[in-house]
Amino acid sequence: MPARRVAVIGAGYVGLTTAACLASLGHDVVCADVDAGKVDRLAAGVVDLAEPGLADLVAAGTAAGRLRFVLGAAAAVGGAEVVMLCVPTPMGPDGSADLTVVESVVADVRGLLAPGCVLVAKSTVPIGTTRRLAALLGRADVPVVGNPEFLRECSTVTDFLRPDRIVIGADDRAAADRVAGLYAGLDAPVLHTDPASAELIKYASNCFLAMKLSYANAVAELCERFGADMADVGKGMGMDHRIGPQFLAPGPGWGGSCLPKDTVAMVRMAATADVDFALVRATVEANTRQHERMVAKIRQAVTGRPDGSLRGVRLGLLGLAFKAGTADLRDSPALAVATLLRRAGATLVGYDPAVPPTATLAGIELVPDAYRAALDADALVVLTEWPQFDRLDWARMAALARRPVVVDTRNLLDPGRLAQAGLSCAGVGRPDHGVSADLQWELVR
Ligand SMILES: NC(=O)C1=CN([C@@H]2O[C@H](COP(=O)(O)OP(=O)(O)OC[C@H]3O[C@@H](n4cnc5c(N)ncnc54)[C@H](O)[C@@H]3O)[C@@H](O)[C@H]2O)C=CC1
Ligand SMILES: O=C(O)[C@H]1O[C@H](OP(=O)(O)OP(=O)(O)OC[C@H]2O[C@@H](n3ccc(=O)[nH]c3=O)[C@H](O)[C@@H]2O)[C@H](O)[C@@H](O)[C@@H]1O
Repeated sequence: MPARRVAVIGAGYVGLTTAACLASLGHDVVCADVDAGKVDRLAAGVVDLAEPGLADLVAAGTAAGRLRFVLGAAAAVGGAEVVMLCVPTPMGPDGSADLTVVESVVADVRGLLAPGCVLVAKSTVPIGTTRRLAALLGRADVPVVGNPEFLRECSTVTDFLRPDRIVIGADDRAAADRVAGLYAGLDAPVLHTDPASAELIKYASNCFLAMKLSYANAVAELCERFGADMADVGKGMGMDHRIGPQFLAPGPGWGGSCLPKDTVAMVRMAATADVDFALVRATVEANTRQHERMVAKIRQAVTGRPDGSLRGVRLGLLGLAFKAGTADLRDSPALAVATLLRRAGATLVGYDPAVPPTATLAGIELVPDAYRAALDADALVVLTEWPQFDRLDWARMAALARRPVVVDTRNLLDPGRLAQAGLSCAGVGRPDHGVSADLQWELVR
């Protein structure tokens, strides 16, 4: 397949990864963003995202003359054979995906696209959007193709270069083949579909992942009640190839820039077709409940009661990002739990290795290391699974804290090691507080 001239609109997680990876595959890429500072930094070789391998690919692409950065979509699209939209589609006020940015880019570039160019929706867009964009574009000579992206933050480059599948949804097979040709250097199956199916594959996949997580969290609750251990239950479930071992680790609830918005958008999208997608609705509700359950767990650990008061209680929060390896705080479950703790009257001191203490987070005093978070704390709460928390000097943490109590919502730490350091440790999905004797008795009978 020939090298193509590609314009990538948006230089965020998806756009910058797409641009750098396509350049590494030999294409000639221009990447545009509206953020002038970001464009200047990228042009100077500075990559803000701490994604493994990304800065190297940007440097290599730039040095080879195959990757450039420009301000604004209009400056990127002239002469492009493929234009890829990688701009945000955030949650709108009613929960559905807000397509304002996507549509404004299409309006900006419609008169500038070369005849025969293919416009690609890589952003996550609701069913019907690809065809609607074709109508909005109003250019019979410019086909619009859906090509959803499945990469994860913290592994954007490897996920892009080694995808499980490439999905291309198009009404025009020649246009679809041109987009497929961009990925010819990758060893991945290509699934050709109509545009609606491609759009639904993206939402259905993200919702399924969220559902699996809410399910795992619900099973973890049962583990706590019945004295089972979710580590073993998840392992046993995951050994069935039809289930698979991933996405079964319980936690404080799932979050991030996509699963929360995409699940809610799916429910809204279904409602427009008079379908009550109760399963996805329950998935979202279970996640909210998971945040509340974490607060009850913290109350229990601090006061001995799941509804005990947190007034005057000082909590050291370890980890604020939505998962380890990123500074991304968007829809972080850590912040959702923190908000509930604050409302319950707790004073919050927080530390995250990727969040500078100079950042501002409402209601959380940020400190530069974990030991400062431990100082005078009534309990320490692990909210993000940063591996370095496991390597802390926990005896020192215990000495600094007012009370030797840890609530580990990620099951990151070894409770035995913490016990040696004099700390109690409650996790998720394991019988830390002991199963009630009544319940055990019921089970035996
Ligand atoms: N973050 C992720 O892991 C994944 C995200 N997606 C989807 O990809 C899309 C983009 O997401 P992210 O890359 O995470 O967003 P992001 O927020 O990291 O990046 C978006 C970029 O677009 C730029 N931008 C905004 N308006 C623009 C305009 N008019 N012209 C040019 N640039 C503009 C922003 O300045 C920003 O740099 C969303 O639809 C998201 O749902 C899909 C798969 C994975
Ligand atoms: O559309 C998107 O943006 C992307 O959304 C997710 O990727 P990402 O948001 O990077 O995060 P995940 O790794 O999926 O984690 C989501 C949340 O689930 C939590 N999680 C994950 C796995 C697990 O076993 N337990 C668990 O609690 C994480 O801590 C995090 O809060 C999907 O995994 C990607 O396939 C998708 O492309």
